[in-house]
Amino acid sequence: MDIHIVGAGSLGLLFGSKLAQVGANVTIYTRTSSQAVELQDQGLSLITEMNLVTEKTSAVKIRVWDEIEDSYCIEENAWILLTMKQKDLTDAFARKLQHVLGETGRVCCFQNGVGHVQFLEQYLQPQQIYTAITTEAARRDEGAVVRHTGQGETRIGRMGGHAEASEHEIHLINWLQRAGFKAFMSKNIDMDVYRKLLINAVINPLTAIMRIKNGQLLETSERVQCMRWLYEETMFIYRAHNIPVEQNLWEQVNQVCRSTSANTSSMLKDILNGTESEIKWINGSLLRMADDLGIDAPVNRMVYTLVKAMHQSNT
Ligand SMILES: NC(=O)C1=CN([C@@H]2O[C@H](COP(=O)(O)OP(=O)(O)OC[C@H]3O[C@@H](n4cnc5c(N)ncnc54)[C@H](OP(=O)(O)O)[C@@H]3O)[C@@H](O)[C@H]2O)C=CC1
Ligand SMILES: CC(C)(CO)C(=O)C(=O)O
Repeated sequence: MDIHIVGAGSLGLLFGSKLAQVGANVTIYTRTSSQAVELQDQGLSLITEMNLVTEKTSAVKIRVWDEIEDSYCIEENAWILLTMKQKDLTDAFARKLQHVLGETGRVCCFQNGVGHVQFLEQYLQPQQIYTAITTEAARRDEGAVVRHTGQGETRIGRMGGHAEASEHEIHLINWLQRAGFKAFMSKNIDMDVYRKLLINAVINPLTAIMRIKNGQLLETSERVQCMRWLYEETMFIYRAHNIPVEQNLWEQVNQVCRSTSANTSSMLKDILNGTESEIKWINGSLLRMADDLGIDAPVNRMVYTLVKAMHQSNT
């Protein structure tokens, strides 16, 4: 099966490496030609969670996204796994994605936060756009070396659509499972997306502002109080929008802090690296949802503004 991966960062290299190892026909598209050369020369190395095995695959085809010719189109019914960050989903990128996918290609979006699906709908047919919610964790160490830092699960689905899985969807899931991922089609991806959004909206800005690991959020009553304020306000916004979410989400947020206790959240990493964080698509999306209904969201607004202010002092 042909699987194309756009974004040769942490998640893209993890999925690319494991899929290629089990024989999928993988093409990875980099942003820079220097990374493409690195991958071509060295092969792609995966360091497993146990730090034990380093597997190298040269079976992956490497291309530079910006160097793709205008007439290029992927095979019929092939998949693109989109593993870039939301900030890189520009109009120019989406226009190119549209012709690379052709009429029958499908794209599966791995981004945290919300907003990207609505953005891509301006360029693609709704039935071409899938969302993946993954709790796999990866970190790119060098241009050709990726570390699998935590095993999780990957749910895939189309926002607003809960039909029986199609042949092409089953095909993708089978390959992901063969590659060792706990992957399945979600019957309710909307719920998965908003669950993850809530988890990220509580944990990410607070760990970034306080510069602490995820587990340290639970260490003092004041930190838990800040989490609770964000949680309550976000649930209020969800209820106002009739977004169905489970009842025990507070417990789930706490559980994620415990199960990823040693993690530096992606937002804290971005702040420490001086790169743009995903605040705009996490708490920023919640602010847009609140504004749409004229609801006040002072806690989300405060953390959003603080994180934005930290960006500016870093750049
Ligand atoms: N890492 C993880 O464990 C998880 C990540 N996610 C989500 O997945 C998304 C990706 O995360 P992650 O892999 O960590 O991010 P990375 O920054 O590691 O990877 C993103 C990659 O996209 C590349 N890229 C940017 N623009 C383009 C372009 N125009 N064409 C081709 N490639 C491009 C970047 O290239 P360059 O490096 O050259 O800038 C980079 O390699 C994020 O939204 C994140 O929230 C979700 C769950 C877990
Ligand atoms: C779940 C969590 C908070 C794990 O670190 C995450 O998704 C992130 O850091 O972006």
